[in-house]
Amino acid sequence: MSTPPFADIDSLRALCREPALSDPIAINQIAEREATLTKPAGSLGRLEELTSWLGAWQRRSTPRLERVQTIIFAGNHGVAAQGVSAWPSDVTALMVQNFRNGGAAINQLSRYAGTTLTVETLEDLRPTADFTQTAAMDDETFLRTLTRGFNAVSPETDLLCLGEMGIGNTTPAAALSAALFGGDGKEWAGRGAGNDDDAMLRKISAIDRALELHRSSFADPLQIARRLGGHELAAIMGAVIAARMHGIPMLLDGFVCTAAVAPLYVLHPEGLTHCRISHCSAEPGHIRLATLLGQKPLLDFGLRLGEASGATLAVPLIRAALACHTGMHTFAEAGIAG
Ligand SMILES: Cc1cc2ncn([C@H]3O[C@H](COP(=O)(O)O)[C@@H](O)[C@H]3O)c2cc1C
Ligand SMILES: O=C(O)c1cccnc1
Repeated sequence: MSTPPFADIDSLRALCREPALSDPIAINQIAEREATLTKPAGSLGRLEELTSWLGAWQRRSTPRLERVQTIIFAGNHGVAAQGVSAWPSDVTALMVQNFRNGGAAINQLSRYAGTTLTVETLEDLRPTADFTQTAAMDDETFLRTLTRGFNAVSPETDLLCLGEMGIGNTTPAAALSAALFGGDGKEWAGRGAGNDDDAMLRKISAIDRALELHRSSFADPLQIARRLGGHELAAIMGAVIAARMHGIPMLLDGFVCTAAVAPLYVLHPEGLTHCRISHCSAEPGHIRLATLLGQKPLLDFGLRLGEASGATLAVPLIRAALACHTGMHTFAEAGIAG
């Protein structure tokens, strides 16, 4: 395991505030070639922007999609004891086993999209502390789980898809969003993995009590992540920080994944420019959060699963963008006056 370039929360915060390293030369070269291809300028819409984004972060004028990785981070949540989910926490471990046996939705999507799937369980699936009572994690646990995520990213990766598994984790996602951007439980909570009305009331109450308890720490986005987040959410944040350092473009998944990394945007307005939000989750907080982060999700398929399903589903779209950019003939090659 390599040593990450942060030893404590202060050095982590400083790292998150460093400028981003996308490549303007690659952006220019891609734009120059795009302008010569046999189509009206701009007619491939957002596909053109995706190729430019890939090249900018890979720092290559001809981007590559050979090594595409999907990572699922799994963890459990103390706040689940408040009855915030329709499902018991032991489903987290059972789904991890299902991922390993090839039986989940993400296994099929990953095979179809040509991604390498890895599953990382955090803290042996021991739950965080219940954040309606105290901070979800102490500094040490927060940094340890974040480092696990940081180290899970191979610098050789061409495109990274991230997702999560953790019963109850739409509750920390809503709490984080409210703490970072304002609002309360009612405004940010959704039905997650299928809450009925009673579970919704418990979820909203847990979020509101947590916001009240931790409010004095809301000036610091990393303290919000430690107090109101979760092990797998911290690991996702670590992986996003690593990808930014290594120049790896990334696809974020749904509400939980996006909320996990929203503190990085608050720390630095360019903290997530190497990420695209792959899809708009049916969880109602997601589109609101995406808009606050200045992003328009690539797909809107009504998914509300997690597991990196939306991120991995968007990979063929990225492959299509690159195929057009690299495979199309130019006006000169086609003998068409441009
Ligand atoms: C069988 C099953 C498979 C899943 N795969 C992802 N999730 C998703 O649902 C959970 C979040 O919803 P909540 O906050 O309401 O518990 C997370 O584990 C998320 O990854 C699943 C949930 C279940 C039940
Ligand atoms: O959008 C998500 O991340 C999500 C939605 C429902 C359940 N689990 C995750």
